[in-house]
Amino acid sequence: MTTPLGPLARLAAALEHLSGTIDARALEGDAGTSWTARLLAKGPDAAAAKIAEEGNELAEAVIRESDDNVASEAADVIYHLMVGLRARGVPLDAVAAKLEARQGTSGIAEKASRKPE
Ligand SMILES: N=c1c2ncn([C@@H]3O[C@H](COP(=O)(O)OP(=O)(O)OP(=O)(O)O)[C@@H](O)[C@H]3O)c2ncn1[C@@H]1O[C@H](COP(=O)(O)O)[C@@H](O)[C@H]1O
Repeated sequence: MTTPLGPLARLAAALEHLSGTIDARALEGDAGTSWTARLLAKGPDAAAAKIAEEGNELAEAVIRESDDNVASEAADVIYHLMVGLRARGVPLDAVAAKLEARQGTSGIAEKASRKPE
């Protein structure tokens, strides 16, 4: 009997699948039929505009919309974030490394440790 995946394992599997699809679209996607290929063909600025737009929509949803809309907008942000990283050639490993390096450091302590500019 297989144990059902927990939410994080399910998210990781979905991200793994999405990442593979985005890589495939980057290599041989058709901008006529693929949103990902179309966005990537426009370069990082187009991905950045969508990240900003979807980020605002997520913020609005968090403030005043249903749980289902919050989940939907969060999925839009994650998808466009991953396209943006691909557009810039920043590997997911690099993001994982940032998160790992922050483990155990309070955000408040980190902010207090920053040198004044
Ligand atoms: N997860 C997504 C995903 N999320 C959102 N979108 C698309 O992102 C686009 C922009 O979303 P919006 O809600 O902002 O739509 P809109 O308001 O009409 O956008 P604008 O034209 O105004 O910019 C829409 O076309 C959505 O369908 C996505 N497109 C693709 N994926 C994944 O990528 C895979 C490959 O998709 P294609 O590259 O299109 O084949 C899919 O199978 C999915 O797994």
